[in-house]
Amino acid sequence: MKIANTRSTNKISFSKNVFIPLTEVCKNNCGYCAFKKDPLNPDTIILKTPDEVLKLLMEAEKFNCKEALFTMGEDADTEKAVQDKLKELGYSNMGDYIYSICKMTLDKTSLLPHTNAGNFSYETMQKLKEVNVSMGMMLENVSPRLMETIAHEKSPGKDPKIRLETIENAGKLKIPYTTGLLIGIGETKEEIAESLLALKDLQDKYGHIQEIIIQNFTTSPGIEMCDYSEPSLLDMIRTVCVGKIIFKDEVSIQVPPNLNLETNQIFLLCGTDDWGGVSPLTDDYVNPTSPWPTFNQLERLTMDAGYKLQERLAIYKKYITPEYLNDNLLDKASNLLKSIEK
Ligand SMILES: O=c1nc2n(C[C@H](O)[C@H](O)[C@H](O)CO)c3cc(O)ccc3cc-2c(=O)[nH]1
Ligand SMILES: C[C@H]1O[C@@H](n2cnc3c(N)ncnc32)[C@H](O)[C@@H]1O
Ligand code: MET
Ligand code: SF4
Repeated sequence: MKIANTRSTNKISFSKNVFIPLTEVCKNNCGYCAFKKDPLNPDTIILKTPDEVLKLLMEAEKFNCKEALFTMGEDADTEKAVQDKLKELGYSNMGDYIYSICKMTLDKTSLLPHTNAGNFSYETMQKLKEVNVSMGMMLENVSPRLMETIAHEKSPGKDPKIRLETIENAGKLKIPYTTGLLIGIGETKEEIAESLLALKDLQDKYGHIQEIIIQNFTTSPGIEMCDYSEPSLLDMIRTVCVGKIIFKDEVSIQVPPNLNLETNQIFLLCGTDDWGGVSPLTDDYVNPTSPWPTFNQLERLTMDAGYKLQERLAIYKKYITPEYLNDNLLDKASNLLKSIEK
């Protein structure tokens, strides 16, 4: 079922978040990734403990953050180092661990969890829905061709068939969902258009997609694709414009402000209406060479483009309903919403 748009067009939203990488271990190995680390390296985060997470959450509350963003490698429990640490903490798999961390977040803080950890089974997502106001995963691109290229040849979890199934399952489960495209990983213009249309099909069927991120590949030293060029500004503008034409005002279009520090205002003029999660205390660990603008900078550049900055939650207002949330999440999200609408 579709939900009527209630967004005011002169507002550009953002979410104050804290970025918590629960594990840096991942079963995939994407050519562009700077996040995934070697489980045998002693500096790698194998698993953040509940105490470590709680400490970060408490600090985030002091900064007035409303979203706890749990981002991590996919199916990290396929690695022995993670299995051992899970066992030590009394868990048998990542799904159960993420559940208990999100539950702790809800029980002990005012922050709302959003988990972005790649594919999950239907059953695991059903469980995680109880403790997440929204979830997300980038589709990246629907092209199966990329599975044979440096971007995805070592990443079975980036198979577009599997990603589309995960996003579809989130629709069946009524989980407000964040997804998007990764631009500049070897795809063609046609494949970008096909990817947007595939998301449009899912949105028409389930109506659960709250935002689509158009994210540009950013390079950093040490990644496998370090000497591949980043997409051009025109590639990004074209994608945002086509996305806006396809989704109109029904789904927000987000371009992260830190990945285009010099040019991000252009995207507002092309139809983006959201900056995504911005953190006053943690880095964007996925794009480590791209520091966040401050809230003052964000407000200034939004106003300069003729728009007004508006804080939002990890769940968009139109999904804060009993159809999408259980009583506990509904209660927490509604109360937090009042605090930013005042
Ligand atoms: O800081 C980041 N936040 C990322 N986020 C979080 C996002 O910025 C916001 O937290 C969401 O918009 C909350 O609604 C993602 C969330 C998803 O569900 C899927 C992909 C991303 C990608 C990033 C990212 O690269 N960096
Ligand atoms: C969190 C999301 O960030 C994207 N991602 C991973 N690596 C990069 C990079 N170098 N540049 C931009 N986006 C990236 C992936 O699509 C992931 O799902
Ligand atoms: C750290 S990348 C974001 C989560 C997941 N590993 C994915 O690529 O979808
Ligand atoms: S982008 Fe995500 S799935 Fe790919 S290697 Fe990095 S952490 Fe793993």
